[in-house]
Amino acid sequence: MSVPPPARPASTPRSLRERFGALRNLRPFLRQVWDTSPGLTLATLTLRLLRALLPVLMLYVGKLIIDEVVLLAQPAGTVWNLRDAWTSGTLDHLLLLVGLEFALAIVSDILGRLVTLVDSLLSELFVNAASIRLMQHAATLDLEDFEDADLQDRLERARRQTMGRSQLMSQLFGQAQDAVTVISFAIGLLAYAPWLIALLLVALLPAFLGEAHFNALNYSLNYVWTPERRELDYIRQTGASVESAKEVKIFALQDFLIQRYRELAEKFYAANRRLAGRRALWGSVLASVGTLGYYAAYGYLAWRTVRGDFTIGDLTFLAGSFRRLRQLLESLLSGFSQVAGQALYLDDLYSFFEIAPEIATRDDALPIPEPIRDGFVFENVGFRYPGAERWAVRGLRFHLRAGEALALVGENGAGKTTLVKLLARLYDPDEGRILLDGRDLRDYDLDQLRAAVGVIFQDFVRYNLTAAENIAVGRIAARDDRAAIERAAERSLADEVIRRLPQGYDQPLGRRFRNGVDLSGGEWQKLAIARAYLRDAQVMILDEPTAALDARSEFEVFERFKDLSEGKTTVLISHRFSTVRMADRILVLKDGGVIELGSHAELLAADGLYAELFNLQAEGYR
Ligand SMILES: Nc1ncnc2c1ncn2[C@@H]1O[C@H](COP(=O)(O)OP(=O)(O)OP(=O)(O)O)[C@@H](O)[C@H]1O
Repeated sequence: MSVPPPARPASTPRSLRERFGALRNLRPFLRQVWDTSPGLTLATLTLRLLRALLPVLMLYVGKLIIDEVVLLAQPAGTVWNLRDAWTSGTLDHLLLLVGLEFALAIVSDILGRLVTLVDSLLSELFVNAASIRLMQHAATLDLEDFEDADLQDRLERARRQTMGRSQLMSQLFGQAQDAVTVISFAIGLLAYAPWLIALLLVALLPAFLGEAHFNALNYSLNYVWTPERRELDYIRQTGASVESAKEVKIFALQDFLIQRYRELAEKFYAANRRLAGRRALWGSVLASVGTLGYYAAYGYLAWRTVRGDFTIGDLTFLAGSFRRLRQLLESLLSGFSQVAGQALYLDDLYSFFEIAPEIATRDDALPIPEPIRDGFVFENVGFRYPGAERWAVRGLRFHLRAGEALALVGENGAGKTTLVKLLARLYDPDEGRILLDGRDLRDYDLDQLRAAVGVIFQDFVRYNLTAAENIAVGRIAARDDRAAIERAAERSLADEVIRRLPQGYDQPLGRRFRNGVDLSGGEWQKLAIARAYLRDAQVMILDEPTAALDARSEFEVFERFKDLSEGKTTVLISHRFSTVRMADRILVLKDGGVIELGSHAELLAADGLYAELFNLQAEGYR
């Protein structure tokens, strides 16, 4: 596993430079948006560019209207009637200007709606594409990565990012649009009174810095609290899901869960509230600096107009421009610091994508031999789970012969499942190596290896899919091959379970969705075992997926399994010795090491741990 270190220890505040450094993430982000749909991206940018130029035009036409009205306004006492004014053509110019303003207003509205439409389409596509990329990348990661708490936090943040970042897209485009509008207003102001712009910047800078600061604090808070937020989600899920409802009721856990939720949530809320309060306070102080700037400018403009330097139209245009510029700059600056804040979150997404799996296929990988001739040889294999002090297995040496049925026996925690995971390369050994037909397992193509080694785990997944699909997951390419699925079901005794369901093979299973039917533990297991038959791999491994079967079923299932997988290499894990004794050889594990290996008769004769455990169980049945 190679998880890049988190950008920094979570609790230290970020420097301004670092905050803006996160803006580098915008490039890959914009590229991702562009790749989602070049057409829609271009469309929204063009529409926004057009719309950006309208405000200054409208304000300028407004100024012309006022100047025209002032010009036309009669001295008090002379009354015009409309018809005369109309027919004489005096109002023509005014009408033209009002008509123009009206047209601009309509166009602006239409453009605004089009932008919203295009943005919403683009952002939906973006979220879809980002989610798919997330799933694709997650699928390449090592199992070890998933068990790492730091990575789980990062994955959680990345998952949130894919949903939240579509707003960032609209915001960035909105920023670009506002920037164009600002430039157009600034050109207008520059022509009349360049010093106004300088005043504007001085008034706005403090507000901007304040915004940037609080955004970074907000991010730090969210970052530091990721583990707690994950716990909150977990408690909420446990407290309100079908999977746990039964136990929550029986053990009356609701008060415990609610209390735990409340404590955590309140701490998070308090921290958030403090920050939001400070932000609101400083925000209003700094914003009044901006307002002060505006009124200073307004007073000065009014005075210049009284003095005759500007017309009334100029005054409205300048004051309007100044006000709009101020609003725009304010939102641009705060938007910019928000973008910088959001770009910090993108760190999580992109650092998640940077995690490279270690278990992967080499460039010069070998194809898996077909058939496997010699089998697997464990050479002094040791493995320790990440972060664990104890070796889960160590010094493993044995030969799993091609074509044999091997049973793994041992007490809880002896290392049986770990051994199977190593065989399927869900983990690589930390010590020693595993050979397949004389070559290191790591030399082979990983996809082919996984295709050749089919494992049904004790904690197999109960998919909320149809019965047929639940079997088809064993070989998903065969999901439309109903005949093969039914054959596999017959072999594992799942067929009779499925036939009793109201919708047979098309019956949705599980309780999560409407129409779902749940099965008993043993019935689920029969379905899971059908996956192994459908997979039809060279090596078939059943890791105790039969624990919930009744004694007769387990006996029958294993007897069939042995017959049907005749000639294949099979590994069985079971705590029932009636099953275990059917295997050709039995491997007894204790504390992560092999202590006995031989046939049932040999091991009984040796009178070791196997004989002891066997007799213990046989005792119980007498
Ligand atoms: N994901 C994991 N992370 C850390 N330690 C683990 C993990 N899985 C198993 N272990 C530890 O590794 C050791 C071997 O576990 P393993 O699951 O291989 O035992 P097992 O023989 O299959 O047990 P059981 O009969 O209970 O299924 C145990 O001490 C267990 O606590």
